[in-house]
Amino acid sequence: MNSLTHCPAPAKLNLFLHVTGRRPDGYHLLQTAFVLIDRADTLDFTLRDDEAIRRVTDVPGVPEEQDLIVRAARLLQQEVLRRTGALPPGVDIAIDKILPMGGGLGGGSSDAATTLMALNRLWDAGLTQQELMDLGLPLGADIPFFIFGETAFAEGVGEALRPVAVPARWYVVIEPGVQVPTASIFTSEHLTRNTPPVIMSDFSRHYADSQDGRQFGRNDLQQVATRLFPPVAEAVEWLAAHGDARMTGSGACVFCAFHSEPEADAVLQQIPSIWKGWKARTLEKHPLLRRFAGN
Ligand SMILES: C[C@@](CO)(OP(=O)(O)O)[C@H](O)COP(=O)(O)OP(=O)(O)OC[C@H]1O[C@@H](n2ccc(N)nc2=O)[C@H](O)[C@@H]1O
Ligand SMILES: Nc1ncnc2c1ncn2[C@@H]1O[C@H](COP(=O)(O)OP(=O)(O)O)[C@@H](O)[C@H]1O
Repeated sequence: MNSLTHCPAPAKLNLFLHVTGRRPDGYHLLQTAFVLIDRADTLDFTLRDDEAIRRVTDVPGVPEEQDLIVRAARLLQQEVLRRTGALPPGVDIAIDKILPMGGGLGGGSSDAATTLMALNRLWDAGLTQQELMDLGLPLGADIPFFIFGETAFAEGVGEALRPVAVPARWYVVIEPGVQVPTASIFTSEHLTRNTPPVIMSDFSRHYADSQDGRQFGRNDLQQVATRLFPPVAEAVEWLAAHGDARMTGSGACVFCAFHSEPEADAVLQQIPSIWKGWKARTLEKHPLLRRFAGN
């Protein structure tokens, strides 16, 4: 095998996100629930004759050397060298990027996670799922979740993950047309950092009991993001007329859950043309994990 093509890197939504504290290194302690949705970037990996890791697609705004896919590939290449004493071959990585950057959909982290999973296979490197999650964490707090690959209740900085059941839904997502730098939200003096911790069973029970589309808890980052980025506030306000709308992650995207595709379509048709809007469905499992497991 010298290539792996059509590898999806799906987006995530944070169904709720509470900031419960701050670590001595400045990183924030969170509680959040991640779901994967069926809207994805797509990556192709082709082995090279030399040792170079190259991104062969231009990604506006992200220089090749800073791209998380290049950094993830190099990290795994060095890890394989450390373990085996032999450097695996280089790779050309092509990407069809459709997820907006700074959108709170975790696109960059998902691209990096897909890179780690695909190259672990292509290089026959044999790292376990947990080893890949640990390797990816320093590159981005969301990377372990994408490698975990199923709906999760997360704590710590997002790396302590437990599987959790949430009913499948259709989501309408609005891209408000701004990029929100994650650090600008976490460093704000207006951020609430002391939300009391919840227990996972409270979260699970909410989704077992409630049939009305209401979400659990809140997104503590939303108040700061809407203050700094008015288009996010406008999108939340518009979508809130159609259901329980909230921001995902540190923004900018805003979403709302629906029981059926026609309900989602009805809202999608009305989205003002200044914004990009789309629908997506819950993914129970990361499609690359399914593919590698042969189902
Ligand atoms: C907020 C979340 C929720 O899923 O997602 P996004 O909206 O960014 O997708 C994540 O925790 C984001 O993860 P990620 O986007 O990987 O953030 P990183 O690159 O690790 O961190 C960017 C910066 O945000 C701050 N940061 C990030 C995570 C965290 N728990 N506490 C922090 O204080 C730090 O200043 C860090 O330098
Ligand atoms: N492959 C990549 N895709 C997207 N962003 C990347 C990538 N590599 C590096 N980045 C950087 O990471 C930042 C956050 O991107 P992204 O993960 O898409 O947003 P978010 O964390 O809000 O979901 C981008 O603004 C960009 O500078």
